[in-house]
Amino acid sequence: MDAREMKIKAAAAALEHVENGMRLGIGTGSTAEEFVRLLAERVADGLSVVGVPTSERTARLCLELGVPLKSLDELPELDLTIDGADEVDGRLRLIKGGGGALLREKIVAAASSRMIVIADETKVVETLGAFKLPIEVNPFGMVATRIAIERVAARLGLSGAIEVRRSGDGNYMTDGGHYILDASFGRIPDADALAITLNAIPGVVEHGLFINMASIAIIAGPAGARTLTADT
Ligand SMILES: O=C(CO)[C@H](O)[C@H](O)COP(=O)(O)O
Repeated sequence: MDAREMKIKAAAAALEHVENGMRLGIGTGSTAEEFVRLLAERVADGLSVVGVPTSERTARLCLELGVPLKSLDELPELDLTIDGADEVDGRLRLIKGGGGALLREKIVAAASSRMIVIADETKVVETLGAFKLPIEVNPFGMVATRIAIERVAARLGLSGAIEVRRSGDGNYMTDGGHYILDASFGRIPDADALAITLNAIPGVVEHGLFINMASIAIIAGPAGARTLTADT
């Protein structure tokens, strides 16, 4: 089974949690896009759902495939969000934001009664941090914000390059008009402490640590899909 087939398997298993009439948060990334494709087929067959997309990219795909959408302001309370992740640990803590949509993803997940993460086996880790942690920052004072992040990270025993994400000739810009700093910490032994600390830095708009947000994770591997629940 190749990587795409695993993503489709996880997406198909998540689709089984979708019921008629649901208000759905719809994630961003290649795995979430497989979910959108399968969801669109069910919508074409008569399933009635309304989606709130977590990015302009997801919104475009949904519109193209005929998945009905509303904004989060029109539908501020959602039944279920289905989204991918860059890393998942045994407590269902996540790193997200590899696709640059972490802020909207977190707002949408927080507005949902449940969040289901869909991923392939390569995303499951003992300790978060091998994937560079995306930190969305306001462009104003970005260098000062980066220095502040380095200082608080050092207090938690974390070091490593913190680089501005680039796109073409310039800095990558999120749908919200912010930049992303990617932090190569390698290992984040205390993700809960880092999450709280980052939130306290002026200039940090949001970070890619999703703590206590996922209800379950559906993880696809060569043998099929399994469901992870938090082990603590
Ligand atoms: O957080 C995300 C986007 O901001 C994605 O969910 C994450 O990057 C996983 O993407 P993919 O399914 O393509 O591996």
